[in-house]
Amino acid sequence: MPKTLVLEFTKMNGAGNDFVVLDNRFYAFSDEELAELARRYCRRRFGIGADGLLALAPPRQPDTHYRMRYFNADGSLGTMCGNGARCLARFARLAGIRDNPLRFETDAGIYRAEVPDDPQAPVRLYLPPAGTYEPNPRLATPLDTQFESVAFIWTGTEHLVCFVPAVEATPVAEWGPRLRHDPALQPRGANVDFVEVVGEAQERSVLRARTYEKGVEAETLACGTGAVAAALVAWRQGRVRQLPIAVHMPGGVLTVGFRPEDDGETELFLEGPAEVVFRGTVEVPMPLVPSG
Ligand SMILES: N[C@@H](CCC[C@H](N)C(=O)O)C(=O)O
Repeated sequence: MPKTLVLEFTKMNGAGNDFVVLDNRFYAFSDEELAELARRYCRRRFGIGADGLLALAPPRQPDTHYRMRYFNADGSLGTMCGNGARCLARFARLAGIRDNPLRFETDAGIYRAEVPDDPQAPVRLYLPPAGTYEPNPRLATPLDTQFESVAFIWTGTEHLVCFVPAVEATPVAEWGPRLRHDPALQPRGANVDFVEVVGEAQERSVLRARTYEKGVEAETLACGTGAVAAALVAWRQGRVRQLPIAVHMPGGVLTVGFRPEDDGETELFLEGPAEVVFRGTVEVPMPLVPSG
C-alpha cells in the first residue's frame, strides 16, 4: 500500500487573492516539500486551486510569534506577500496564538499585524519601509506609448508600477508577462502593476489597479505588496495628495497608509479583508516527490 498523509488545510483569501494555508508547526515540511505542495494543490481544477501556499512555521527569533513561508502557485518561494501575510495572521490567531498585534518573520524582514476578533473585520499589516526605488528603470522592452510612467519599487518583493490612463482597458495579459520577463529585471523578475489615478473621495485618494504576478504567471484579483507599491509611487510622483490611499483591485479594496517623512515613509500599513473560505483535508502521497 502506498503511504499517504492526511493534510489539514484552510482555504483563505484577501480581496480574492487566494491561498492554501497549513500549520507547519505540526507537519514540519521542508521548503522543498512546501514548494511541491504548492505546485500540486494550487492548480485550479486539478488541485484545491489558489494563487499560493502559506505555511505557519515556528519562530526562529525569541521576540516573534511565528515565521511565514510563502510559495507561489508555481512552487517558487516568495519573499513577501501582503495579502498572504494578512491571511496568515488571521490563521495564526485562529490556531491559538492569542497575542495582538502579532510579530512575525518573513524572508523580507519582520512584520506586524493587528487582527480583530470579528472574522469579517479587516486585518492591518504594518510593513518596514520600502526598499530600492527607481523612478525610471532602464528596460529592454519598448514601452506602450499609453504608459504615463513606469517605476520600480521593492515593497517586500519586486514591483514595476505602470501608470495608465484607463486600467480596465489595459491588456494586462499581454503587457504583464512582457514586462515581468524584461531582461533588465532578471533574475528575480517583477510583479507588474497597472495603475490609474481616480481622484479623491471620502477623505482618501483613490487608485484603480490590476497586477500580473510572477510565480502565479497570471493576473490575480488583488495584490497587497502591489497595492503598497502603487500607493507609494503615486505619492512620490505627486499623483495623489490625500492619505490614506484606497486601491481598488478587481477582488476588493485595499487601503494603504503611512507617515510621509523627508527621507521616506514610516508607519506604512496595508489593510483589507482576510477571510476563511473553508477547511478541508487532502491525502498527500508520501514521500512527496516533485510532480514535474
Ligand atoms: N499577492 C501577493 C504577492 C505575492 C508574491 C509575488 N507573486 C512574488 O513572488 O513576488 C501580495 O499580496 O503581495
